Amino acid sequence: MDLNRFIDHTLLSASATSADIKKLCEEAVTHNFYAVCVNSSYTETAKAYLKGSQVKLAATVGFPLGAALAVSKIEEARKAVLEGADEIDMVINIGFLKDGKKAEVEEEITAIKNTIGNKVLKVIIETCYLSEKEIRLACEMALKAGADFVKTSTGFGSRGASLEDIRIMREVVGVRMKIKASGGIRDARTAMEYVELGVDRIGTSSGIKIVSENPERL
Ligand SMILES: O=C[C@H](O)COP(=O)(O)O
Repeated sequence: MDLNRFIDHTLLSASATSADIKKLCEEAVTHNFYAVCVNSSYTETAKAYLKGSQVKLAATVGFPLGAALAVSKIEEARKAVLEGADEIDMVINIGFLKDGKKAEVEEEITAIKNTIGNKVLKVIIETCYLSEKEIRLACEMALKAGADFVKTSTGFGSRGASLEDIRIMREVVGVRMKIKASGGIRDARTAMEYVELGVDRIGTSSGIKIVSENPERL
């Protein structure tokens, strides 16, 4: 199993520099990762470093809290696509979801999807803060809004993805939407468990470690 093609090679830390982004992109090209995932302010920088490669570029929106104004998130997504993002990883407004403001949450996802046109939209629901019922609801909303992926976590919450999250999410979306597992996936064995469970993408800042581990030891 070629795990590299499942991996969004991710660097979202607040202190990441242009040099760190350059290194991330070079690693992604070397290991033929599916994509790199960066904060939106680095879209243009990463695009330049990925020039001529097959590696896709994912930019985050409303990251990591999801609590910014919808207009800010929409504009952030618009600008990221303009600067070359192939994919947008947006965080939903988690508080609004918990408040039962379903229309607001769904309208925001829909507006971002409409703004980015044919680019891929991943909706981060931050499962660590949600009950099972809320996970189901968030998946239904992402589905209804026409998103391409539902994604577990930012990697900045109280925990990352769990296998149980994926089971619940798959039960709701079936084959109608893809699933990205992210946050806390740090070794090849764990990555493989997610792939075997049917996730379509893995977001991780441990991509190099994952692909470097000897598969025979798995
Ligand atoms: O979206 C991906 C996550 O931010 C990566 O989280 P991680 O640093 O725990 O691998």
